[in-house]
Amino acid sequence: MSKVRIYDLARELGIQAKDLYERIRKMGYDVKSHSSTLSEEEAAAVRQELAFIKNSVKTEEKKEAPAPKKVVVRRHREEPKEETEKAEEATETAEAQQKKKLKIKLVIKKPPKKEEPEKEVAETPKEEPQKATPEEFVAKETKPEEPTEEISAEKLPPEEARSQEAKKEISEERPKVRGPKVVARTVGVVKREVIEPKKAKPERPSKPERPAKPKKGRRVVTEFERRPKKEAAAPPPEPQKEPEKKKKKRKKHVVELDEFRKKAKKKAAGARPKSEREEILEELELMRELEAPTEELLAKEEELARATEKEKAAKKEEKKEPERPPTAPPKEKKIKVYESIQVGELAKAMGVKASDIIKKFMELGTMVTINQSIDPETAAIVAAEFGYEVEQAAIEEEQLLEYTPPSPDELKPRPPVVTVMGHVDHGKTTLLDAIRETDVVSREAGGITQHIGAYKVKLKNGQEITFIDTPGHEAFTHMRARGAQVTDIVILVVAADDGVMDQTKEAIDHARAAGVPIVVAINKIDKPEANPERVKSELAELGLVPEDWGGDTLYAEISAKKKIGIDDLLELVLLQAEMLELKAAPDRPARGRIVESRLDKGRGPVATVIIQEGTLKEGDPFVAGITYGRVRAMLDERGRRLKEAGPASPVEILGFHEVPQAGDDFIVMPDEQKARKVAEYRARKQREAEAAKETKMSLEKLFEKLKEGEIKELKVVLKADVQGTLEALQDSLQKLATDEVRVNIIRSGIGAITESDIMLASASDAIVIGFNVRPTSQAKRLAEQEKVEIRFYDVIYKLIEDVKKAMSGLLEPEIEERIMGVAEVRATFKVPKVGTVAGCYVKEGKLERGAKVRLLRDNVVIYTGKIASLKRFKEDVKEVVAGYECGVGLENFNDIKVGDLIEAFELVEIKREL
Ligand SMILES: Nc1nc2c(ncn2[C@@H]2O[C@H](COP(=O)(O)OP(=O)(O)OP(=O)(O)O)[C@@H](O)[C@H]2O)c(=O)[nH]1
Repeated sequence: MSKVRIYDLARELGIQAKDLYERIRKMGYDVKSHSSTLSEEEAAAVRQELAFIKNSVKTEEKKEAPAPKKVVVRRHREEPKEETEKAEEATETAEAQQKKKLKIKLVIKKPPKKEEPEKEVAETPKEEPQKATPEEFVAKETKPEEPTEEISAEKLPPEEARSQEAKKEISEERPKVRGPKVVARTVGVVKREVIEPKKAKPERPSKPERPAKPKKGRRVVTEFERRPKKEAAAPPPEPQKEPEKKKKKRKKHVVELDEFRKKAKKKAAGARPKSEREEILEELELMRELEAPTEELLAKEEELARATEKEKAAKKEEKKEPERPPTAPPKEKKIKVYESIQVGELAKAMGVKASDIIKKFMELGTMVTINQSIDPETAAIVAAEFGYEVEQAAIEEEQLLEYTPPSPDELKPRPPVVTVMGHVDHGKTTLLDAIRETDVVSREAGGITQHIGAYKVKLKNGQEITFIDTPGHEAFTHMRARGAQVTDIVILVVAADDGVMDQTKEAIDHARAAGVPIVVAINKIDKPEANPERVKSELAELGLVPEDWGGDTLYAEISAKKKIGIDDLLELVLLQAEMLELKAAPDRPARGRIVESRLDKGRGPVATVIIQEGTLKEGDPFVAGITYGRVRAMLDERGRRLKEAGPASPVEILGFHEVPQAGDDFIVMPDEQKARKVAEYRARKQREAEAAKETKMSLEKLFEKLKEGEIKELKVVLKADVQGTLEALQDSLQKLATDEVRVNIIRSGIGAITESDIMLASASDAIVIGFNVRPTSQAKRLAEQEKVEIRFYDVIYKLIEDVKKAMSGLLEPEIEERIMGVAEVRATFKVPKVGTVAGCYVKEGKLERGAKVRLLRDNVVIYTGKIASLKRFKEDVKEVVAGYECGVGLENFNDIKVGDLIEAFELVEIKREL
């Protein structure tokens, strides 16, 4: 016969070997230590004993609760119902506590919560009597195949349950049949139930004690019910077979239950909370140990399988959590990209090698360099490969530029910036040369050595003037077309021997459109045929009245060639500048304008900048139009390297990424990266604007455009074939002027529409009107490029009409109210969820669904709103005309009364005639 070691058995039974050893020793077996062995038979007995103890523990635990015992007793004594119920509650609480503490489940089926006296006898699971200890069990039926129907244990009569004899029977039965103990108990219960009066309220069933459920249960119960009490109480034969020695041992062991319970509690307290699966598994193991019926074992196994699946699914879900990143990556895995990002920067942002990114690009079929800028969309694709998300950040140019105008304290006087303009060959270049020669610095330092588009001269009195040394019109108009305004003063050169010519007039137009004061230089006075007075009178006709004639235009008579009157001219310029009170803040980051630019073969993009504010220093990062850079080198007109340059200084700058355009702004930025962002932002905006292909101005959009700016002026460049027509047109257009809007003919002339006309129109947001004239091919191209509208006419009436219409658009439209129809309310109905509906008769005009209405009561307006619903014979209709009845619902208004008038009206915009 094989032997079983105690510690092996302890492991099998899930208890401490030491405890088991103690228990076995107390059972009377001759064991020395926990490594002693037992015969199979002895081991089986121990197993049974343990199972019994476990059951007993449960029972003992229940015993701890004071209520159960009393309850059962009282109830069987037919105590008042109220008390019984209270006790039941107490029992339930005690049970719950026990369950929590011990976690030992001795039975499989849970009892129904609600007690049903009749049913319980036959159907409820077996319940151990709340107060009964093993010793108290009463067994009056002994046959193993006898009733084992689950029956409420509470029904066990205490006096019988306490019978020691019954206990012996249970002990004897256990090894032989499935759940003999339960059988015994059940028998007792059944019997008791038969005896007890039916009206006795059954105890709420507590936890079923064990799974045993013999097949014939119900039928047998019935049989038992028929049996007399005496018979049922007869001692079963089998339990009697148990040896007396064993019985004694059991008694003894039951005494040890307290100790066991304490340990069990301790174990349960220290253990982690068991999962549902673990609990079921434990139950199942116990059932196996108790040799529960196969069908119940199978049921439990199924339950276990279900719990296992459930646990698996739950674990899967838990695992899914960290798998979310593809859709919602962690916050730190985001990269902000504004207009674009350089490959190198992207690599840095992701903490990867630039070469890895370049490789990735190659895989995606694109070749890039480390300094290449990529758009946010492309960056997003590549970043995703590295687990990063690109967040496209919108920047506002203003945000990055962060400009605050200087305070008056910061402002200091600055030199004027002057542009020389005039008709061809009237001596502009000669004058500029003459002025240059007046420069005291040049004389000392060897003169201006290079052309940089602008230069600064220092006069004998120490004052300075900056001249823009580029073809006047072009520089001036181009810059103005780009919204730039660098020039403070225009020197208009007019040859004394030639007088006012076309370009003289154009120059005046430009200067005026820009609001720049003009200082007239009557040149070539050295010439014998020079007639300055004639020039003055011609110019006076154009509005440039000399001071000595009572006007406010400063005139200088000079000879650029002979260098006569140059100083006087410059004095006048300074005088004019003084009147303008030109000031700038020198102590802040520089801002300026590009006046000239080119791509130098050896030095790359270079540009001449006129500093308008602040001081520019070498190394400063900057943005200029849609390009940017860092001041690599700064030169003056003499080719000297400068470390810094203040307001009104013209400087040639090296360090642009690309060639900027004349008229572009030049702004020093905190860092080059920000400068790049602004440049890229602007470039995108420019592309968008170009894509939109919107004309700068047109008659059609005049109204909209001017309404926004509240400008009540239509600027026109007017060109005609003959002087007579031109004058007639000028008169007609001028006459269109009203108090609210006027036509401003910024230029009028004879002949073809020229580039200069286009540039002026572009710079001034004007339209060009050609009467019987056409633009030159260059002008046409320029107009397309500059988005300037040119309108052609050959009938004066038509031209006037169109302009009139456009100007009408400039006026605020008048709003007029027109009555659409009137209806009389003849009945009212209250419609659930809709409100009051008026039964109306349309007296005049019509009512339209959605129309604006007024509700009049005795000619007083009660309500103004909208028709919410309009029906005829329950059908929704769009309109109802006079002579018909209809149902009208008003929007958010229900106080409609019979006799009210509903007046529908509409608001109409009336274009005003000039
Ligand atoms: N007698 C005389 N001739 C002058 C004077 N100023 C300029 N000239 C001559 O006039 C001619 C034209 O002079 P520029 O300075 O080239 O005139 P401009 O306005 O610059 O001409 P464009 O560049 O073609 O617009 C030259 O031959 C000059 O020598 C002057 O004060 N007196």
